[in-house]
Amino acid sequence: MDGKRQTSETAKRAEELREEIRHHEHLYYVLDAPVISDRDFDKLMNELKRIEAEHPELVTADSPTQRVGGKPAEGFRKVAHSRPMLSLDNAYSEEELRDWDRRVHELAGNLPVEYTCELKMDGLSIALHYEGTPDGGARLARGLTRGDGQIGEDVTSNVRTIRSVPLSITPARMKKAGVPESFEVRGETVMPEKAFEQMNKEREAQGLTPAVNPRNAAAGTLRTIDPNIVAQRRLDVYAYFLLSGGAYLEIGQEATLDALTALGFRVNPHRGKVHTVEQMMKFIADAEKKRATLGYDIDGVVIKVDAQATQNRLGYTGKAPRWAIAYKFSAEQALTQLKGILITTGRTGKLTPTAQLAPVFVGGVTIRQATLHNADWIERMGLMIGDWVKVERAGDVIPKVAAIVEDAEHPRGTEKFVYPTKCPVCKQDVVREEGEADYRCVNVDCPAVLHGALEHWGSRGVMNIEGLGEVSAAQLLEKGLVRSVADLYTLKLEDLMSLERWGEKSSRTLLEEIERSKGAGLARVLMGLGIRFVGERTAEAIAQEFGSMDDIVSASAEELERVEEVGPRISHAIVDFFARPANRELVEHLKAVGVKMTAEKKKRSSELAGMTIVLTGTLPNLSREEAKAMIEAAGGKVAGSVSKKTSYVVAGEEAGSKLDKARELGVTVLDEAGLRKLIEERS
Ligand SMILES: NC(=O)c1ccc[n+]([C@@H]2O[C@H](COP(=O)([O-])OP(=O)(O)OC[C@H]3O[C@@H](n4cnc5c(N)ncnc54)[C@H](O)[C@@H]3O)[C@@H](O)[C@H]2O)c1
Ligand SMILES: [Zn+2]
Repeated sequence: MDGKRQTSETAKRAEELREEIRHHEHLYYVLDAPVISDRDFDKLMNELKRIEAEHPELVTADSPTQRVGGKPAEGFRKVAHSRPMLSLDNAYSEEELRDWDRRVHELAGNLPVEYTCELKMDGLSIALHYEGTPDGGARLARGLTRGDGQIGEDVTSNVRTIRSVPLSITPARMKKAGVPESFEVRGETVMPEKAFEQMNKEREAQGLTPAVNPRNAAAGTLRTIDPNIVAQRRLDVYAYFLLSGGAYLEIGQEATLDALTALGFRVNPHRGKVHTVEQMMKFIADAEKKRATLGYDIDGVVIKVDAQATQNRLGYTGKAPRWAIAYKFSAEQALTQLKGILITTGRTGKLTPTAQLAPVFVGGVTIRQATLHNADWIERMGLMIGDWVKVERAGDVIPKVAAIVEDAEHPRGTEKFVYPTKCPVCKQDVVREEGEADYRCVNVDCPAVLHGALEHWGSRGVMNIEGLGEVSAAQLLEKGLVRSVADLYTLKLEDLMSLERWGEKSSRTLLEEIERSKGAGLARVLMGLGIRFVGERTAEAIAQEFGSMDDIVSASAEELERVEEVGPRISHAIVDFFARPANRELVEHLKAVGVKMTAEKKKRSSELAGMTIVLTGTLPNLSREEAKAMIEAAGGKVAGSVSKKTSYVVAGEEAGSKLDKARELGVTVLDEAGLRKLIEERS
């Protein structure tokens, strides 16, 4: 009994970790706005990996340990990759490298083991597809982001503005490199430091919050809708892989880098061939020395087994090749003095302390501010203004205060810091609940909270309202046009046109976008409310279980926990949220303005269990993804090709060869209505 209980608690912890990781992945990969450092993120991931290693039965197919994070963002065409774009396993120490090297040798058997060392550029990966031209050259046909690793976003028009990406390649270069007429280059998109500083200067001048680091800035830029903006940002691409027809060229890593150079791509000149871990460590130490002067961010060194045959033998784990590893640099530290603590209010009302520091040079940049953990940490450590602190940058550009230092040359500060009892923005009393590390502003009318709430509501992956962002949210609040997200739905054209720089066209578009968002669905609304720990998957699971907002609002913690994804921490966050009258009012208000608050309940039985369904053509109402989700929710499987085992083919307009095949094999063909009926009839 006890053992069972423990397992179920472990299972809940695993699910909580998954939800938290997904939440951060969403912030990081989709919204380009991480709120925790990479180190802290990796810690969560490692805890989950550990649990899953000890309890293999708890591994789920969609666990973040099994696939690369980040759904392709809305607004771009989604295109499947020729082969998955993977992540890399990490090593943080020489010992971990030794373990890896040992495993490589074991698995390689009698095949050669040589390694190529490259810098790990801190950007985002990109796939560039080239197609042969009649004269024997090639031209850039498509550029895709990694997306979720399987499906990327088509960002071709943006990629075309990047100067280090050749738009066409001459026959002479093709010949020299010895590549097939159609090929694919994979590499890293980075924003050079200079471009990053320039961009942040401009953002600050416009009253926008600066981007946290070049990686995020590059990711955001690559997914900007306007290629002109991308062109101004001066991104760069460094190439490191070469494929054709979804397979790596059979030439090994070193020869790949040479071929890429011959083709005219930018290839990072800092690379080396090594055989031993000692040599790897030497390369790593050299890279760390160069780090500050490169002009772009690197966060480690990538070591790859060179020979193609050996790579093939080693193969892949869930989401990374076994033949490569990313050695991540350890934190860079410096000592400086704490001058003060600035308190700001975030979207959730959380008061965040930021250390104001005497300027200090860490890892190539001068920092004046650093993250402080929370009120609890400040109290526990007895932090004083004037203290000497160790600041570090670990795997990202957000520096943090890691420790207080005290010795003969660095005496403790003397000025006690008193945490404010009022919100710095709305001046209302703040609260700190039992066992909480932070203070919060719980005033629902607090402008800081409202600003964050509006921005969150409009963001991709939530209500997806193009045009409702940081700036427009601030404008709407300043003018007093909205006092909650529900007020968005009663905005009038004149209201928007009264805002600075808003013309009739953009105002109309925003109104249409707002109107359209009414139908986003219960799960999106639930996410949009910004309840702590309620990310995309949890919101979807709850929406499907309860079917309506009213039932969720009145659900008890136990009822909520019946949803597989929901543990006590999540259920209490939800119950607490709806216990506040202001939040229930907001829900009523949203309902009154016509925001859809219902969802189709999950069918309990598995109507389509054991069935395999193939989709082809364009259905009248359902997108491919929606149809797939519907079939899977009913327990069916969706397959890519028709065989004798196919139960049904669902065909829409412009169905192709799959339909012919179905007829040939005598498989029953349904249309969209037929599919819906099939699911209903059987439930
Ligand atoms: N802070 C957060 O909230 C948050 C959220 C999600 C992920 N992350 C961070 O993102 C990282 C996970 O991202 P990831 O999957 O991109 O893994 P990764 O960054 O650890 O390594 C894989 C990537 O390295 C890149 N790369 C750079 N140089 C390369 C080279 N020479 N050869 C091959 N690849 C090269 C490629 O883009 C590849 O996809 C983790 O370090 C994690 O901490 C942080
Ligand atoms: Zn406030």
